[in-house]
Amino acid sequence: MGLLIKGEWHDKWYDTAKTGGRFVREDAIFRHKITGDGSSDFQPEPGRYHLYVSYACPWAHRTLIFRKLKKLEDAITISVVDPFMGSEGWMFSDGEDCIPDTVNNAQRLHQIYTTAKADYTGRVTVPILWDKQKKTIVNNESSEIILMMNSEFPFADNSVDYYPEDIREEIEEVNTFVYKNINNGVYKAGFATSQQAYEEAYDNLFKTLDELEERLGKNRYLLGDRMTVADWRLFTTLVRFDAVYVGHFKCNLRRIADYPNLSGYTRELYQVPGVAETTNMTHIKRHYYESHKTINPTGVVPKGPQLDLDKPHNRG
Ligand SMILES: N[C@@H](CCC(=O)N[C@@H](CS)C(=O)NCC(=O)O)C(=O)O
Repeated sequence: MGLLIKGEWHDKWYDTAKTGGRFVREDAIFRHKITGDGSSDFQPEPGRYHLYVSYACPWAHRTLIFRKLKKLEDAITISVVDPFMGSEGWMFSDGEDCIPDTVNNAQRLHQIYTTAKADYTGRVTVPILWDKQKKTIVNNESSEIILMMNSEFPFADNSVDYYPEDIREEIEEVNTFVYKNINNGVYKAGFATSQQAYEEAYDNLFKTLDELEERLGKNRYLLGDRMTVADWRLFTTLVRFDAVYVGHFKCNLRRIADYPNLSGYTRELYQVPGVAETTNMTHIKRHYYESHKTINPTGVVPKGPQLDLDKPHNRG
């Protein structure tokens, strides 16, 4: 794990000393937009774009799900990094279910960042949406990549709109609350290096899960009867929760399995055609338990828990 400083790789763990033991996530810096109406330099063309992902990463997982849901698999190619992130950061390999980089022929993910910007300073994260034509990074912020996939590709399957205009404000309200307390909340608990920072994150996380449990007792999805981006953004954290966050990140007040509505909801989303194929539990478990040596120095990966994501969800 490390970062680039003026294009040079430095092997460094997150610096939480300046922030009272709190993990603070940096903003992504490549924020170009692909637009279907021709208003940007990035046109939606089949075969032009490439996604760099990790199956382990909940943020990258969102983009894999949208690529499936919108039937963009032939139009947007992918590379999948090795689940183990060591001193050189994310790397390409020929390990099980990995897909090497045949677009830039890189060995390390940081090479993609320096190809786009030779003096790049910042973290080297997945997902990355790459433009093969301009040979640069379009965008490395998952929440924006999924919105582009939702609406900017005329040749996608646009039969379902996951970001309907009439409820965008409500969707964004839920997204902000879920991001802060759940998506990023598990990381704030797991990467905290002080008791207080951990407990704050833990309390907010379970308070929010309790609220969502109640909400999902009344509504099928977060925003009512329509499945939206908000559901998919929540799903990628929920599906990792019992296997990783309960143990590795010490989020152990309750498991998702202990919440009847949240667990049925997680199974329903998992069972949407194509989604199970984007969910790779081996990469997920191996990445967290093997890579975060400050949290799990032995690198031993737990065998369990037994998850039954194919069980009927009874959400209808
Ligand atoms: N804001 C980004 C966050 C992406 C992110 O943090 N990805 C993690 C993997 S789960 C990563 O690559 N971390 C490497 C690092 O921080 O060095 C997004 O949502 O796209």
